[in-house]
Amino acid sequence: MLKHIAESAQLASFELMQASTIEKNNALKAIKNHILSNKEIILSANSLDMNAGKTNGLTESLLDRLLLTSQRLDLICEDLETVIKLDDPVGSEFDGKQLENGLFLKKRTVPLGVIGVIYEARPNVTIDIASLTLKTGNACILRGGKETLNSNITLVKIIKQALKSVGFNENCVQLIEDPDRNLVLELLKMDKYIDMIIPRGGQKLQNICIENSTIPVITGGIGICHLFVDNNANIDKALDVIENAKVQRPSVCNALDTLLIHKKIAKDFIPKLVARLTQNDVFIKGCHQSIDVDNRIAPIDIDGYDTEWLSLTLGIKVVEDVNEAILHIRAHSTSHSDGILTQNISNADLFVMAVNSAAVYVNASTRFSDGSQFGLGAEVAVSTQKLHARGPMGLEALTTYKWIGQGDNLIRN
Ligand SMILES: NC(=O)C1=CN([C@@H]2O[C@H](COP(=O)(O)OP(=O)(O)OC[C@H]3O[C@@H](n4cnc5c(N)ncnc54)[C@H](OP(=O)(O)O)[C@@H]3O)[C@@H](O)[C@H]2O)C=CC1
Ligand SMILES: N[C@@H](CCC(=O)OP(=O)(O)O)C(=O)O
Repeated sequence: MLKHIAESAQLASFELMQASTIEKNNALKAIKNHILSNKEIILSANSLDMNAGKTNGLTESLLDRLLLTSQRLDLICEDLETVIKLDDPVGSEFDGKQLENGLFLKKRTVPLGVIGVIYEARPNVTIDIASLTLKTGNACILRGGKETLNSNITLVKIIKQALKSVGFNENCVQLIEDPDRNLVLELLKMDKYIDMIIPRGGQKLQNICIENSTIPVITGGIGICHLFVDNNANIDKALDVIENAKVQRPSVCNALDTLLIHKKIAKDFIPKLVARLTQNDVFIKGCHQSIDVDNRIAPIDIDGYDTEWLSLTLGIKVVEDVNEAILHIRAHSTSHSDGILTQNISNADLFVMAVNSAAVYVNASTRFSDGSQFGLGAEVAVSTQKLHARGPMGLEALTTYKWIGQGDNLIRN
């Protein structure tokens, strides 16, 4: 079954790599229209997943990730429209040069081929991945979280109908419908057909992919995200940023996990922080220095600074200065998103240079690490590794290039 999916995806990718931008945009428009005209069918499939999720005791934040509404489908279609409007990176040529031996050399941006993505139980991600891979001329094999199977089956069926309606090969987008995790292991060995694997998910998933994949892996890993409040930060504005980073959507990978506070402002800042965050039901755990300032803070465990909370819990720590903040982040960050809140330009510059995460922020929320927010239309994942893509992966991250050498029946001496 899986071999058939992979083989047919590769065949579809050979067709898709020859599609023009206009043809690919037409396919995306068809998907958008099919989603809008099949809203009820999609929502009723989603309600099956939601009901099963509630029966199986999924947390509120997991249910929120799973939920589709008419409004969320409209937002998904807005993202599709953005992807349609973005420039197609495929086919652009660069670095052209005439060599002394007469060969004219250039590079051309091309699709990767077939991209396999293993991802969490969020049905909007199914559309994000399908739209970005199609626009870049790649076929995709999707393996979403088991809790969202009904939604994904329906969405992929609708995508296939849309593709067929514009004469595209429906195997450009395929879903692994069997939730058996052994199939993930099998998928990781299909290097004959699949060019890139992107695991979006927790550490166990990442480890399984790194240890078992014979296909190049781009990690969309966990986000233990930090903010450091410097001694000369604008306190009121810093509180706004911290509240946004922690509270707006606590279950996502780019939400704030650990707040580092300069010791010079700890006494004044911490009570304000606790007042602001407890209004939002945030549970704060901290080091003994922070508890000495405000006894509403609970003690943090030894592994607290290595925890991605994915909830309304926040770890805090008082640090000497920006240098200790950088050292703490180096020791505990997962290279996702980290930031500094400061009005001191040299500290901001130092932080940006020394913190080696995919996205580093100055006076901004870590929540911006998102393809849509970055103007990429959507993201296939937020890469937490260094090669070849970093941070929210949009269209360019799904391409590679080939050298094209042109001569006049030229031979090498
Ligand atoms: N950087 C990024 O792009 C993103 C990172 N994340 C991170 O993901 C985590 C939360 O997502 P969550 O849904 O809990 O992630 P999980 O890792 O639990 O699940 C993600 C996907 O991986 C599969 N999976 C998990 N373990 C295995 C295994 N042992 N063998 C085969 N397949 C497996 C799941 O399948 P199954 O259905 O069987 O559970 C699911 O499809 C957070 O840490 C978050 O930061 C989330 C989204 C984006
Ligand atoms: N795109 C996201 C961030 C990545 C993501 O999907 O995270 P998650 O909710 O952990 O699956 C957002 O900020 O909306």
